[in-house]
Amino acid sequence: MKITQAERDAVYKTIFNRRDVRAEFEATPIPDDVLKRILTAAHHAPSVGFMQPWDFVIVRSDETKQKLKQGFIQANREAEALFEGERKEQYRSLKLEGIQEAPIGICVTCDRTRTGPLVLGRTANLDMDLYSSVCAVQNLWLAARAENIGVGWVSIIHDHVLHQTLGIPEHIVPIAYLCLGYVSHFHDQPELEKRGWLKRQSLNSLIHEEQWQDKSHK
Ligand SMILES: Cc1cc2c(cc1C)N(C[C@H](O)[C@H](O)[C@H](O)COP(=O)(O)O)c1[nH]c(=O)[nH]c(=O)c1N2
Repeated sequence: MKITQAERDAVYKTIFNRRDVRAEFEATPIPDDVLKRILTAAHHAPSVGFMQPWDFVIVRSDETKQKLKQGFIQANREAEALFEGERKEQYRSLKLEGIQEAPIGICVTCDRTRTGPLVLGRTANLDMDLYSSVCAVQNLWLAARAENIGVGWVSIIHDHVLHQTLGIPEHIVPIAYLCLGYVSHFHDQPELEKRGWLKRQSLNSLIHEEQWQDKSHK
């Protein structure tokens, strides 16, 4: 099966127009069939030894979202304390989640025991299962964008809050808490770039031919 030019263009368009969404969520519900397509895309991510270590915990209730928001507030206070001076002020001005505004939250997890202790491809590096669940997150993020649905990853929250609030068993690792919803608009560049937090690095500064070269990353 060959990908046509128009299909290729659509893939790149989706990649370059995907954004992390925090403030632009609308209340419009996500239809079940759309959510199913997005989750199916996540479930078709690559995984080490075809382990498929992910689960998807869907959050819809205000009550659960409120508990998670409290977890964010706590972790965000801790984060804020780590920055100083102007950087602290800048950090405080950023909106870094849309937990309550987004109609749906999804916690993507990793079951490190899913197919037993011996997994093809995971023998030299045990973390490959975690990376596999991250691949599912990226598939989900891009599929959502193709459905014109925004996704925001909220990592400013402790794992124990996700475990407790969502009843996630102890041996399962929360990988990502994602907020999903239709949006008023997508930003044309990362908000952290727009707001002067950091710039996109030049691609050339990240490419090393044959051997690692010392390049300055600012
Ligand atoms: C693992 C991980 C964790 C987080 C993020 C991303 C990833 C990959 N990002 C989003 C991040 O800030 C964003 O992707 C970059 O700023 C680039 O912007 P775009 O995603 O291109 O809009 C993110 N954003 C935010 O507002 N709060 C958060 O807690 C997090 N956490």
